[in-house]
Amino acid sequence: MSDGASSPETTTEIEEDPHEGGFRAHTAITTERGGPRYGEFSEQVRALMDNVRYACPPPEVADELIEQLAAINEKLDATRIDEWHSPSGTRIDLPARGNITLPPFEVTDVNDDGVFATVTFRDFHLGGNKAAHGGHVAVAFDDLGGYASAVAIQGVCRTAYLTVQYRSITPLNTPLQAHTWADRVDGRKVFTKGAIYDGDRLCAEMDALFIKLNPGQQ
Ligand SMILES: CCCCC/C=C\C/C=C\C/C=C\C/C=C\CCCC(=O)SCCNC(=O)CCNC(=O)[C@H](O)C(C)(C)COP(=O)(O)OP(=O)(O)OC[C@H]1O[C@@H](n2cnc3c(N)ncnc32)[C@H](O)[C@@H]1OP(=O)(O)O
Repeated sequence: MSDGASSPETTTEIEEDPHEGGFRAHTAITTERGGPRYGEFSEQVRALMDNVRYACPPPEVADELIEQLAAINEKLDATRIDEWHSPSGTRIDLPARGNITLPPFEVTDVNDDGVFATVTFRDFHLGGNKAAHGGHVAVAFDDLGGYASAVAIQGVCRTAYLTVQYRSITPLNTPLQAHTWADRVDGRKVFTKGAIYDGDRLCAEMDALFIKLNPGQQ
């Protein structure tokens, strides 16, 4: 964990807090943060997550990996900055905006019918027997549903509830078609629906309520 003491050069750089409510910074969206190779960096991290999910290192390999991972973590710790300026989550040129905590998705269209995306659950997202974990499916819906809600109401929303109907197995390592859309808007409330398909096969459906945050609301 970075407490500022170990990396003063990276934490003292940023003095202002651009957060004025909501959970997105009032700073310009830029694809520059993290540099031109941030996408490759994220992909390496995702590959690490996938490999770790299936790894069974023999003790001598574990010894070596622990040392190497400790060195990597020390290096990464020294580069930490605050949430609002981190590239992760704001790199709209990268899968899932460069946020490796989300299943990688690429938004293919945003129009009056909602948000359309291709989402791929990877080895890291394994639930069991080659199927995606239901929680990860909900994560994808939360983000893409939040996106559709934000577009529909032109403001940042938080999830009040989100239910998922798991209709059939959601396969791993398969580009899936996701669609989320605002079904009804009532004041600050956006009743939002979603679906994920593997070709013609319905994998899961979302039924959610997103609420537009008031100015300054956390
Ligand atoms: C700026 C322009 C943007 C334009 C868009 C462009 C691009 C889009 C860009 C970015 C977006 C991209 C992606 C989005 C990314 C991520 C989305 C993830 C979102 C999350 O992952 S976020 C974390 C999980 N989420 C929470 O951590 C919420 C915890 N919670 C609370 O923070 C409060 O609970 C809150 C704020 C939800 C409501 O609180 P509140 O005080 O503001 O409002 P209040 O309670 O008065 O409710 C108002 C009306 O909603 C009804 N209502 C409330 N809750 C209900 C429920 N559960 N069921 C049924 N009805 C409910 C009431 O009954 C009342 O209804 P009525 O008005 O009819 O009486």
